[in-house]
Amino acid sequence: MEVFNLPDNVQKNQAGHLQIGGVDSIELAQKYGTPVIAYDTSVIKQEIAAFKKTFLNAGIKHRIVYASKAFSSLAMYRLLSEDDVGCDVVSGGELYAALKGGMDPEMIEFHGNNKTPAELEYAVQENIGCIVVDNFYEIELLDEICSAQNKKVSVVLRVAPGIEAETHKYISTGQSNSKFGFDLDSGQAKKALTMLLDADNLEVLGVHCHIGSQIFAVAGFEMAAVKMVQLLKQWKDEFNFDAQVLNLGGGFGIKYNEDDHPLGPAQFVKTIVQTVQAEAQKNDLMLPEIWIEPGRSLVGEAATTLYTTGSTKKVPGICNFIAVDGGMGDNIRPALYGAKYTAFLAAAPNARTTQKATIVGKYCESGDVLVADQDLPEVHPEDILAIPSTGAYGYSMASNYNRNGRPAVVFCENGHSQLVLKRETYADMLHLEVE
Ligand SMILES: Cc1ncc(COP(=O)(O)O)c(C=O)c1O
Ligand SMILES: N[C@@H](CCCC[NH3+])C(=O)O
Repeated sequence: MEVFNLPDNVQKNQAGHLQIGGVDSIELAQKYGTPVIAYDTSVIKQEIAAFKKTFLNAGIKHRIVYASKAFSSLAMYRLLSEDDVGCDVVSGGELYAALKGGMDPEMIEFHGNNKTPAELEYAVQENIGCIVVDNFYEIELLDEICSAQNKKVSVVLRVAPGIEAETHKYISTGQSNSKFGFDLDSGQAKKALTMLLDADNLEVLGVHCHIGSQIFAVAGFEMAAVKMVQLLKQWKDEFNFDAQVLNLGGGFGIKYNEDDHPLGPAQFVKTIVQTVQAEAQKNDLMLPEIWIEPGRSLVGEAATTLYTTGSTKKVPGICNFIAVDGGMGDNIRPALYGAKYTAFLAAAPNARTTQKATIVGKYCESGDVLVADQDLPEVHPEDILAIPSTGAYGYSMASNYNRNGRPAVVFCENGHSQLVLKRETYADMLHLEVE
């Protein structure tokens, strides 16, 4: 069989080991234990810089709003703040973490299809930048909360633009039957705008749409941009409404394995910007500030998860299982979406492959498969196995299933590593028990 075909961003050191942010992966595994999710933070910074450069080259006022749900940690919020990147939150918990991480409240927007009264009260109390209103119930509730706190808040109106993104149906959000936002085609969005314009305590900053996640084609973003600018033109004519912000969401696809060929985040933004500029000019509309909400594309490719291998099971003529010390508790994506990853030996990323094997976790579920049927070299117990592109929606969707603790997370850059999230201990998992 062939020498293993490594993903492009995999770097090796002189010892031939995988290195992450200039740190030897075998040393990381020894120092922090496994499973460990190791981020090369320079990759996150490069992605941010690429987005910014595209906007700056076009001379467009913009804001990058990181979607916290992809990976939320205090260290991540600190990194974002240093780079003038804002964040979105979708729960009181994410808001609490963002504030604790030092995020400027003004740079925070609050999303969600069912924000609770307590969450809205908290957001208003903390004077966050804006609330992305999602439904009629929320408009009334928010107006009452603002009135009770004697405050005015900025809101952005989330529109479901009626666009089907080419992605897994669980993560497609722009279509008319989505649970998110006000449907455009049936007139709900217009009704929401009239309610917002009438509300005493709400200031409408602009409009928002998000068509889905892990999207490779630019066509959906182009369609969304055209539809949204045309909508703003209608609302300018009908209500003399001037949007200051047009938020076109996130969803830019990344590379998980050799079959994925994403365009690169900057290319998506270039298309979005050019489409908005052209459509605004055509409609003689003042150009709003453009906001984007990348989650996965900022952090996904930046991290690699390191596991230690344990038992193996060979069923002659059927399959070879190699089990690792993590699994669906630190990466639910293969089980939930059929997401495909690639694994390789951290000590010998290019080792000649000799077998087809399925990497499984240690959870009590047959669906606990991390990588199915991949060419691999001989693997022995206690080897360190690396799975790249695990920086988004891995830790943030992690669980304590079977009372396995969540993994440690480290940030690596320029040959240094730093623990940012401790490994969850047995005692941590009993933290909420009432004894
Ligand atoms: C409203 C909103 N914005 C941004 C994102 C981030 O998406 P992604 O991680 O695909 O960039 C999501 C998730 O799909 C979302 O629901
Ligand atoms: N959790 C999803 C993405 C969710 C998108 C949120 N709207 C994933 O892992 O791909």
